[in-house]
Amino acid sequence: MSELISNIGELMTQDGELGTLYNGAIVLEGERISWIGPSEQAPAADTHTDAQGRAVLPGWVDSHTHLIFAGDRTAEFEARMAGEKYSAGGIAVTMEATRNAGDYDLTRMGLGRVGEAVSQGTTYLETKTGYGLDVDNEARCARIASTVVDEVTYLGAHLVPAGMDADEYTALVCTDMLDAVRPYVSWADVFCERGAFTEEQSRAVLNACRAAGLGLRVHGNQLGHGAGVGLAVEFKAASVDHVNFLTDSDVALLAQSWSGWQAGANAGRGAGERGTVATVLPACDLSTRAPLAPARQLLDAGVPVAIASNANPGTSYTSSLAFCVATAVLQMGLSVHEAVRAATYGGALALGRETGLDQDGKRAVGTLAVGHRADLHMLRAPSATHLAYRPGMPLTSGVWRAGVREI
Ligand SMILES: N=CN[C@@H](CCC(=O)O)C(=O)O
Ligand SMILES: [Zn+2]
Repeated sequence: MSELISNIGELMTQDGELGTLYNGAIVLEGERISWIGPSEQAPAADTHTDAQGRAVLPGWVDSHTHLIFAGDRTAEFEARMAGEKYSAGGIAVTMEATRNAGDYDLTRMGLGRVGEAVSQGTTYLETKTGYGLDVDNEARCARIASTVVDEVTYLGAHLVPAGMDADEYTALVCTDMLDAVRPYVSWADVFCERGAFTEEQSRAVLNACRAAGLGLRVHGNQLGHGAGVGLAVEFKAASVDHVNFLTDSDVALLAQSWSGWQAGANAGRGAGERGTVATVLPACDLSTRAPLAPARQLLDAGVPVAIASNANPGTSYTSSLAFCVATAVLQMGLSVHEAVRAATYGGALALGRETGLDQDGKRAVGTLAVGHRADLHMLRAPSATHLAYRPGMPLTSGVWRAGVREI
C-alpha cells in the first residue's frame, strides 16, 4: 500500500540535501518513505491525503525517558515548588512503588505513557530501567520496557538502594544484574552525580557494560560540575544527558569528540567516528528549577545537541517534545529549525539511528528522506514556527509511525 500526502505548506525534512520544501509532497510505501518532492510532480499512490497547507516534520525521536514505573511523586514536586532542592533520593520512592507493582500494571502504564507520547508526535522512543534496583526487578523492568519502546537502556546504576553498601551494589550492577538484563537491552547508563554514583563507581559500570557489548550513555553534570562529561567522552558514550553545569573545557571536550566525524554534503547523515551527543532536557530543567543547559553554547561550539523529554515521575513528568522544543526556542536561544532538529535528528544521532539498514536492517529515523522510516508529524499549523509561537497549543494533527497513521 502506498500513500501520497501532498499540499504540505512546509515540509521540514531535516535532511541536509532536501532541506525544507514549500508546497511539498511525500509518498509512503509500507514502512518507508519512497518519494519526496514538489506537490505538482508527485506520483500517484493507492491513497491520497491533502495536507491543506499544514506543516510536516519528522516524528519526534525521544532519546531519554524513564517510562517503566509505578507510583506518584506529587508531594516531592510540591515541596520543590515551595523551595526544596531536587536530590537523587526521590528515586527510592518510585523504586518502592515499582517493586510492588505487577507486570500487568507496569506494562499497561508503560504502554499508556507511550500512547501519550505518540499522540503528541513522538514516533521513536528510548526508555531506561532504574526503578527496580535489584536483580529480579531490573530484569523485569527491562523485559517490560523491551515490549513497549524501540530502545531500552539499563540504568541499574541509578541509585544505591537504602541499606546497601555502595561498592557492593556497584559490583552487583556490573555482574549478576547486568547478566539478567542483557537479553532485553542495547544501552547502559549511569547516574554520575553526588548522591548517586561516584566517578570511580561510574567507571566500573561503564567498563562492565562496554565489555558486555552495550552502547553507553551517561547522566552527567545535572546537579553540579562533575566527572560526567569527561567520562562520557573517554568511554565514547553516544550521549551525555542533562549537562546543566559545564565548564568551557567540558564543552571543548564534547566538540573535540566529533573531530573525526564528517558531516559531508549531506549533514543529515554524516560519516566517520562518532562523538558524544549533548542531550538537553528542558522540561526537567524547568521542573527542577535548574539553570537551563547551555544548548546555544554547545551548538555554537559545534557539539551535536539532542532535545529529549526525560519523562519520569521525579524531575520531568511530561513526554511533550513540543513543550521541550518551545522552551528551547523561547528560553535557550535556539532557532525553531535548530530545536526541531535536536528533537528529531539529534535524538536519532544519540541513539545511533540516524542511518539505517546497513547494519541491522532497521531504517533511519529522525529525518525525512527516501528509504527512511515513514515517521511523520503533521501540525495543525502552516509552519514549525507555530510550535514556539503558540506554545502549549494542541498542534499535532497527524502522526504516522513506520507508515501507519496513528493519529
Ligand atoms: N537524574 C537522574 N534520573 C532522573 C530522575 C529520576 C527520578 O528522580 O525519579 C533524571 O534523569 O532526571
Ligand atoms: Zn533521566
